[in-house]
Amino acid sequence: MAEPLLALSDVRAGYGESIVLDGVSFEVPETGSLAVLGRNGVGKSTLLLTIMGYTTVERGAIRWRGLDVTRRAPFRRARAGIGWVPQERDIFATLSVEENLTVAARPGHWDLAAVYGLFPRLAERRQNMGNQLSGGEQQMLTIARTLMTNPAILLLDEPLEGLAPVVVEELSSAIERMSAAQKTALILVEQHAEIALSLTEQALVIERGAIAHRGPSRALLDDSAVLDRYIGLKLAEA
Ligand SMILES: Nc1ncnc2c1ncn2[C@@H]1O[C@H](COP(=O)(O)OP(=O)(O)OP(=O)(O)O)[C@@H](O)[C@H]1O
Repeated sequence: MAEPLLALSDVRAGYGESIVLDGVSFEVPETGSLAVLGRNGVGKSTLLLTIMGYTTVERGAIRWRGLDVTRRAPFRRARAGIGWVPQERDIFATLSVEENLTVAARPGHWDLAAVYGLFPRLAERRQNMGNQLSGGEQQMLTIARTLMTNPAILLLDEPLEGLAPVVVEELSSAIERMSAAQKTALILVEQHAEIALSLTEQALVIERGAIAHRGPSRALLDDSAVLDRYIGLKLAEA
């Protein structure tokens, strides 16, 4: 069987003495997609920080393409192909959109033409400075900039948070088309559970630092009992 792209096994991790995640195991295959759901504060961002190497791992292992990277420095994980988009929209305010995109670019499928294809709005704004963009455009730019590094996996931490519905739709469609290109795997942490499930193949629900539920995203979309119990999401009657 092919080696998974990313594999966590029995990971116990947190911030120094304070343990946040415990017994977390899952795999993401090459070009696979995983939604990570759960209420506020259950450890979703900590999971992404752990994959990047910013937490203390007390037990368990993180493997990247079969290699143990549990103790590897964050910049080396990034260079190996793990692309992380944190919750804060961290763009270069005094560079243009195009300069933001090209400053860290590395060769691969996602070049300027390909990311402008995903985000036509960035193409329209290519000469604008970072600080002239709306919140939604800044979010698009942070994602596009990370894609330009051509990671093998993209970790998105609540990319839809605080955006207007029309922008949520635009960004969701870009994420969907990015996944459909089959070039980049995806871990999507989101409070918008229904959207996250519609954009991914597999899903995990985290509850107090442990995996409470896992399965195909499509099946979870139909499981109103689990969604209500762990996320407090009440589905509209079909
Ligand atoms: N730098 C830190 N040092 C110590 N504890 C932290 C740190 N960052 C987060 N925590 C704690 O870890 C726990 C999980 O937080 P985390 O941000 O991972 O949750 P989350 O599921 O992403 O929540 P949210 O949706 O609110 O972002 C919380 O109890 C939080 O207080």
